[in-house]
Amino acid sequence: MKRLGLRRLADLPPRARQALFAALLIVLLAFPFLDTGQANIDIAANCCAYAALALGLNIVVGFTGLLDLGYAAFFAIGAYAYGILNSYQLHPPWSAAWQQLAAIGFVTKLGVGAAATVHFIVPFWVMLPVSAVIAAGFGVAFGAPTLRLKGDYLAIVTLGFGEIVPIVARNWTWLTNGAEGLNGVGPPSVLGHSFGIDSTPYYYVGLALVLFLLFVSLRLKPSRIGRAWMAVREDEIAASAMGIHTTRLKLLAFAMGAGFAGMTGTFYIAKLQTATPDMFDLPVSIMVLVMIVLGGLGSVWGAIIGAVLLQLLQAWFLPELSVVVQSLGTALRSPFLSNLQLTSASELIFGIILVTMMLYRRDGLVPATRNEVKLSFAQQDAAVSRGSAPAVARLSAAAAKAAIAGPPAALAVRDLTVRFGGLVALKSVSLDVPAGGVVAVIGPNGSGKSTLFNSITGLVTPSGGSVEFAGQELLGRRPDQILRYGVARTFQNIRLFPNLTVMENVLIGQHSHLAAGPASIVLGLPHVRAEEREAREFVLELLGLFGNRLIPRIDQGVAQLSYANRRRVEIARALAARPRLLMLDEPTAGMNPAESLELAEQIAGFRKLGLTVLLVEHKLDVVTRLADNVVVLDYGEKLAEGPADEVRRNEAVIEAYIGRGTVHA
Ligand SMILES: Nc1ncnc2c1ncn2[C@@H]1O[C@H](COP(=O)(O)OP(=O)(O)OP(=O)(O)O)[C@@H](O)[C@H]1O
Repeated sequence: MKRLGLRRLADLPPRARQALFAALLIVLLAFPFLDTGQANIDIAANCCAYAALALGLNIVVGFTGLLDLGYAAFFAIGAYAYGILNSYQLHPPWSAAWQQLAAIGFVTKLGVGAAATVHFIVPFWVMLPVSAVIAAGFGVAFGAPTLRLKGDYLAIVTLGFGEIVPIVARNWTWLTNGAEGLNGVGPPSVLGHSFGIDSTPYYYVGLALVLFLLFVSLRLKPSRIGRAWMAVREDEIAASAMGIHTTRLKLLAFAMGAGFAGMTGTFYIAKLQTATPDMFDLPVSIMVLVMIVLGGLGSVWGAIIGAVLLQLLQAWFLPELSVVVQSLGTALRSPFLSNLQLTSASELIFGIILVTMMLYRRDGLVPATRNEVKLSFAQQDAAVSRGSAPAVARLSAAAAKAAIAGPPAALAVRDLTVRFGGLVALKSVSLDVPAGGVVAVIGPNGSGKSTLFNSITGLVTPSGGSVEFAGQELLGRRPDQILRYGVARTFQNIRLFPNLTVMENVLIGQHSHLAAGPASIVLGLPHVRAEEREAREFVLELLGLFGNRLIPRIDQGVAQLSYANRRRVEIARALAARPRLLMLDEPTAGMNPAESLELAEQIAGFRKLGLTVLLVEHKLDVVTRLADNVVVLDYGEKLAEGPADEVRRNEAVIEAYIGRGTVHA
């Protein structure tokens, strides 16, 4: 395969991609008729099962960045849910109470008289969605207390869960028949025709399952929910500051991933007609993880390709290769080679694949993130232009509407105190930002400016004081709630979502204004499409505020932008939340004097939008140009307050700056 071959496939124009997909589908549908034998059809059905599992894990690990090492536990839950409810495992005594379930074909009566027992035969087609719901329920129950953990800690807890479920299955013999496994799991049937042990119908069910899960993944990925998942993966703090309820979104991802695995478990067990605990041990979780790493974390097509390749490797290539190596060993009279079973070394081979991918192709075979968009010479050389009327119109209309609807967008900070252990970062700081006003906070490094911002936006919990905005107390609220009250911010160190494009970053700013839920997104309801279209139009308008600086780069990953452009994107992302109070933490840091002036002009323009602005800024010329009032912090205390010119001449301020800090005048 050429290095970028699969990548190019993903970049084909939509019509060509559709044609290719249709051709592939025809080949897949015709596959059982190619007469390759039952064994190969069975391998193809297993490829479908693993592709379905990989699609589910891709939502959890690839989209949302939650390292789940126990994914097979949900596969097991779905499998046993069907296995127990469609086998001879449970056989309670028959009574009249079972009559109703018998009438709808969920149970039958075995035996007669007092010895009669219940035989569960809940149909496969009923259990497919039910298993998804059961596994998703376990996902939520397990995720709710644990998803507060991050990275390695979450990996360890999920690893534990993945170990516990097969152990429970092994020891709860009454329910699962332990290590011997469930017996007589019923095959699915259609119109009275049982699938029996013929691989072909299972292959078609597996293919339909993959197509369904593929459809769900492809619908969700570019939606409000998919973007929110990716925002959580990229930077959880920035995601919550942009209005995303991170715990809820993580739980949704976990539940959805678990649901995919639950459905697949039911399919897999119906095909095998038995379930033993060792089918769900740790190596299965690791194998599915390797599949999505191989395909490309976060890449929907990558998950399928990775799953198919690894499954083919394990079920077809390694056994074939073992035969070749063994006959070579016999010819060479090498006992080692003639007894070599490469299939038993599959975990070693997975490890080698993982290491190789990390060394040479970290993004996987089908990378999820986009390549750098090449700008034309004309675009690169274009003179800088400014301004955009539509965004101004839309933002000012939003601000005017909010102003009529509620109390004025004034911020009142009172006696705010923040302690980090023994260090008092803010000491009883009070300040006011009147509605529609611009107030700047200045002060030497370490004086508490960012801590003030973090306290107002819910990222730091103060030990005392109050922060009231538009009549609402903000202290004690989560960052996403504070954004919904109309407070959006940027960060001193720029917290964009680095692997997402300019468009995606700014769209995430609109998260709280979009309403689409997972079901309506998957169904592609008209209001969801209209909302998405409008959101994209608004992004274009917002980027227009910065003239032609960002518009040509709209599909570029933000990591590839210049520092100044990244700052602009972050401001556009904050504006996308249609805030009433905009908080800018050193917006011109890293910009040259001309760029700083350009941005200062643009921020001054935000006043016309009816926005209240609170900014931290080191450059005093920018502060003088913008701020009505300046608050000076030093060692966490308010040192001075007043108009910029007055503050500039204040002895104590000069002492604080010249004595220890830096002034870029
Ligand atoms: N999470 C934290 N844990 C412990 N100490 C902290 C934390 N965040 C900030 N501090 C300390 O609080 C003080 C104020 O820091 P802060 O970042 O608010 O200052 P600043 O005025 O924004 O400075 P700079 O301009 O350098 O960003 C500093 O002494 C800093 O080391």
